[in-house]
Amino acid sequence: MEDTTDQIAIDPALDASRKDDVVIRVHGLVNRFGEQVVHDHLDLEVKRGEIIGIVGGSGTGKSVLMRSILGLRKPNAGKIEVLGIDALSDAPHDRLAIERHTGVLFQDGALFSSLTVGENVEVPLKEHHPELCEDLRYELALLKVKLSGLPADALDKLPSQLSGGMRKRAGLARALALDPPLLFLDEPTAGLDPIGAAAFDELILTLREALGLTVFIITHDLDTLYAICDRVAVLADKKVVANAPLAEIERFEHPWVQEYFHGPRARAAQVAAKGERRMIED
Ligand SMILES: Nc1ncnc2c1ncn2[C@@H]1O[C@H](COP(=O)(O)OP(=O)(O)OP(=O)(O)O)[C@@H](O)[C@H]1O
Repeated sequence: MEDTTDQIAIDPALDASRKDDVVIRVHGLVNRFGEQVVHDHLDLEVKRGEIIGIVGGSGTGKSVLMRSILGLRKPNAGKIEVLGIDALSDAPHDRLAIERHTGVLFQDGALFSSLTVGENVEVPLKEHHPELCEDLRYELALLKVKLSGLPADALDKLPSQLSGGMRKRAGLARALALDPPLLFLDEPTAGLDPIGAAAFDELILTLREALGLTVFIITHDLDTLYAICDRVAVLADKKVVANAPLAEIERFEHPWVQEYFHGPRARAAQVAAKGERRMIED
């Protein structure tokens, strides 16, 4: 394979010091499965450094949108740019650049069950940085495991020996293996107890601050939306019908939005978020 390291390093679109620019741009996206139209000319922009929550009813196409952005599914029409790179390009240089600059935590963690946590984290390092010696790879895996809030001894455990919350953190460690500026999380708090979910949310906030990440997070978890998302994009009617901070989304006149953001669970999440803000201000 051609060596593309230099080309990637000098690409100005990947310069993390550029603030406030658009790092994901989706325009006119169409996704169809047979007769079923999932996205019909959907548009979405995500800005550098923000945590954007993607919400919508079941089957509205949140995961298909994420897979399209990552180049894992070829849409029927539309344009997608990730860090200025054409995400739909088949050119090896573009595919490699997107893989190197995006970390993904899939809903089920998607860890290799026969590999230890450390070996799982080393998989992308081996693939993208074969020049690294074994010791350095091990040290990097240990660093990512600790960064994800796992104890060092988790490194040598198999996924089956971890709790659900720890497996999520192990998946996160692997997603962070290549120091990607963009992190994609599909339902990261699903299946976690409320304390574990809140701790995971806190970790994402800390990592965003520490690493300057942009985070694209698909979630049904209202607590997560209120606790960490700067902006929320609502998928409905095959499009992004709203993309704004939560305070604006709550006022948006759409039946699904009204039901979702004004039900009893939303009120509880709002109260909890306000309580936390008050504690921080005091
Ligand atoms: N490979 C596929 N083949 C056929 N249909 C698919 C495929 N992938 C997704 N779909 C359909 O596309 C629609 C959107 O799926 P998607 O998984 O993106 O929804 P979602 O919004 O993430 O849902 P949920 O919140 O339930 O996870 C669904 O109706 C699903 O059945």
